[in-house]
Amino acid sequence: MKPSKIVVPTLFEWAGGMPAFEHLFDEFYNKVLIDPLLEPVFKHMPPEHRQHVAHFVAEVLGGPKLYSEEGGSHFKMISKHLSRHLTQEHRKRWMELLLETADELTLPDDPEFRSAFLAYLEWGTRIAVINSHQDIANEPEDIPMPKWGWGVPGGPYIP
Ligand code: HEM
Repeated sequence: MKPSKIVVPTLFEWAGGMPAFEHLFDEFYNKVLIDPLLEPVFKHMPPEHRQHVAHFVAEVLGGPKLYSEEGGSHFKMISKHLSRHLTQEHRKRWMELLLETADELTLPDDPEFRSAFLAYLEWGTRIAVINSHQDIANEPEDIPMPKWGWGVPGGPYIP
């Protein structure tokens, strides 16, 4: 008998594809705009911000390259955070609200998915805070988009 070939889904696929990411960031920014700590940081964001961030994160997690094709890049994302003087308090609230939203929308909650998702968010938010205390980006303009995978667990939890 031939061994069956196991195809490991991307984090993007396992999360539920683009509708899951667009819904997640839509609900998340609704919370952000009524949060006393984060509202002042985001009150001037354009209406398309939430979709751009959804497409960015989806692309990093193995989804289609929508953010790049829409004219974005990792360098442009970095540039958006420059000189914003974000604090760890901002970052922690951002994380708290995003993870709370992920639970409410029932994103997969298997340990494998959540550990990989959390690892990327920790990395991304800490980089956002570091960049926000600089006035000029240190990275080259052609820095590639990050690509996040499952890490040590290697794939989703399959009972
Ligand atoms: C994984 C973490 C993060 C990712 C992937 C991310 C991604 C992005 C992207 C793609 C943009 C540009 C959106 C556009 O082109 O319209 C952006 C802008 C921005 N981000 Fe982040 N971000 C992260 C973390 C944070 C955190 C922790 C904060 C603050 C608590 C923050 C504050 C902002 C602000 C203030 C803008 C500009 C909004 C505006 O245009 O008014 N970001 N972010």
